[in-house]
Amino acid sequence: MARKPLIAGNWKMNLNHLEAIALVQKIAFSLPAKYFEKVDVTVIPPFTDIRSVQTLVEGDKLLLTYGAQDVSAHESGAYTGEISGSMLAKLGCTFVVVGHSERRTLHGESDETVLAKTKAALGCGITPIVCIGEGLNIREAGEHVAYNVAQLKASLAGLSADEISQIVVAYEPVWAIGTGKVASAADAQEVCKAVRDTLAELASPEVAQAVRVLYGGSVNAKNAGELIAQPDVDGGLVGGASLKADEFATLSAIAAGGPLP
Ligand SMILES: O=C[C@H](O)COP(=O)(O)O
Repeated sequence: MARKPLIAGNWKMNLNHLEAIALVQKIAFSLPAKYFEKVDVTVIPPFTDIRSVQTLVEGDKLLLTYGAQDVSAHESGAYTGEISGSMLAKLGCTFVVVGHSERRTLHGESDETVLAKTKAALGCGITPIVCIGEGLNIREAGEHVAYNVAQLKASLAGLSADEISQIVVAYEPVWAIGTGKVASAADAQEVCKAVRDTLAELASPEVAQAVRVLYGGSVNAKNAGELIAQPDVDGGLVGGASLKADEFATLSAIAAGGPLP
């Protein structure tokens, strides 16, 4: 089954709502409709930008989608500072990132938390982009495949095949995030294939063939082509390069098979 590539721009804690509007306008201007037939493009701004992005996307009927960087595991109530899935759904979010390594590391999120957030997103009709990835010590010990498979299994534990069919997985080796040290295409393919094999085991071969598996970690317009050309790499979760309209549009066009805008 041919999987449509997905390019997701995780802005992290960058850009206020006015800057968000400017960036989305520039990206949309650079990517005419024909590109969206071959690639899904989404931006993942901070929570405070989402309403502005929604107004722009809906008002101008833009073809890109948008999402959030995190979601509460809870539906509502006394959870100061948290944002629920239903709030994000009301804002028209298509995707939500769960289990990003920065949240696992800086906020102590466990696989159980990631699973709960994945369920919360699915319960609100939002596609979770479930992130996994090994640190440098695991990579250097040669244990990266087993580590990622275990993290994926724990983050999806107990989900039905139907639920698994509704997710996106992002493999992001922690040592490649924001460091400029991109994994080689072969490194990305090795783990993304192991992810797909694991999805086949957890759900079914058909589901595994349909789920998109992204690579993230220092993706840019120069390396995106080789990474996405790998049989089990279906796009990218892009950090730094997603803040530059020209570069993000270019790597989206590369994922669409060109021509460059
Ligand atoms: O979510 C995105 C990743 O953490 C990658 O970030 P980066 O492209 O800046 O390395």
